Amino acid sequence: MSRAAERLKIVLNHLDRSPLCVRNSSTSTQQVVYSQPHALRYTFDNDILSTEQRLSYEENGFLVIKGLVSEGDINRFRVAFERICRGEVKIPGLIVMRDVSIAKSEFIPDQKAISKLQDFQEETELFRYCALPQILKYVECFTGPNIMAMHTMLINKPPDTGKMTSRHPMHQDLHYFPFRPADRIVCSWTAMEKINRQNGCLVVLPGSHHGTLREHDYPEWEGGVNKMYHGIRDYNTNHPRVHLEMEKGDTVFFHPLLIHGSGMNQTQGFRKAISCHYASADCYYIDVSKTSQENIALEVKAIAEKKYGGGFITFEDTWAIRGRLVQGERTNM
Ligand SMILES: CCCC(=O)SCCNC(=O)CCNC(=O)[C@H](O)C(C)(C)COP(=O)(O)OP(=O)(O)OC[C@H]1O[C@@H](n2cnc3c(N)ncnc32)[C@H](O)[C@@H]1OP(=O)(O)O
Ligand SMILES: Nc1ncnc2c1ncn2[C@@H]1O[C@H](COP(=O)(O)OP(=O)(O)OP(=O)(O)O)[C@@H](O)[C@H]1O
Ligand SMILES: O=C(O)CCC(=O)C(=O)O
Ligand SMILES: [Fe+2]
Ligand SMILES: [Mg+2]
Repeated sequence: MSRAAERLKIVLNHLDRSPLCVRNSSTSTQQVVYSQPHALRYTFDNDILSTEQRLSYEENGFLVIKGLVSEGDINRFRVAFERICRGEVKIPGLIVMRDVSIAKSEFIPDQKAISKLQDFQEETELFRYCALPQILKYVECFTGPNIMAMHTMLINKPPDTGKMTSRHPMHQDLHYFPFRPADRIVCSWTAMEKINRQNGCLVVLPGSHHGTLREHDYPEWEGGVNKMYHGIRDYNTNHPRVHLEMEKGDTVFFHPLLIHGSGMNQTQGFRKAISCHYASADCYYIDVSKTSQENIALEVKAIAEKKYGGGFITFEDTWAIRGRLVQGERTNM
């Protein structure tokens, strides 16, 4: 444990961390107010995370929980994915993405042609992932009790074709989100098989969530870059990196300002992970025009207009339509 973490632990042990019970005057029901000692801004104490786990997330911006999702559930997600790849089901709103290196070649209805599913909130079997009780129990530590599933993905990182397009550039997920506060947003990302450096594991810069949202744009990669895969133009390449090697079912929770990416898939297999970005339903939308997020907002809007037509869809709308309540009350989002 680092010096800073040791200091935080001492502070924490001197604070009263028991949940406060207060009377809500308008409804006269009892509400648990999650105690959040001043020293800890990223997590709530609801008796799920150990002190070490809380301090680790506060310090590093991510937390890996081993074996969180069962083999049985992952196999079911895989079956649902394969049905979609074979074109057997049509799911409203689902985006089926192909790797840029094969985007212009003939379509074969097979998982080999698909690099990612996005927005599976209407696919019952895959969306079960977002509501798994053991996932939500951890998510609540970061978002609080009212939880929205905002963004869903199943990433099927293909074997690299030699153009290095299977890489995901280093980025902060908050770049894509027009809602705040950042600390009440978290990603859960579950390995659907053994994921290591060979097949392109996640790479994170621990502690980078303490920084601010950086400017993102397409990296200047010779072999091309996938649509919307923006990267931070000049992140500090001397910052320590951690390669997150994970087993099937292991899950990482990470902060939306954590700088992360993933490497090339140097194997012949399709590296699979399923993920969901959650936000507190108490979050609020912000106007990203004239901010560093304007470039991605314009791209998303252009795709939405091509898909649905008209000029009436705002960046905020594209999120409000996709968001689903998975716990508590839909208070604001
Ligand atoms: C925390 C959040 C982090 C992130 O979300 S990071 C990544 C975000 N990614 C996304 O949001 C996925 C975006 N992808 C999409 O919307 C669609 O897959 C995309 C790119 C519009 C393609 O839509 P389709 O319906 O498949 O249309 P299509 O096959 O007719 O292609 C239309 C034009 O797009 C091109 N395209 C397809 N896949 C691509 C790719 N991977 N990279 C770059 N360009 C790609 C395709 O060549 C075609 O171009 P053109 O119009 O013929 O010049
Ligand atoms: N030339 C580059 N410019 C910008 N980002 C890069 C570059 N090369 C790799 N990255 C990014 O760094 C992250 C890690 O990639 P990669 O796994 O190749 O790293 P690595 O440290 O070289 O690991 P390995 O040695 O296992 O290949 C990914 O997000 C990747 O997109
Ligand atoms: O699974 C991966 O390679 C990382 C994907 C990712 O970070 C993202 O889509 O935001
Ligand atoms: Fe990401
Ligand atoms: Mg490398």
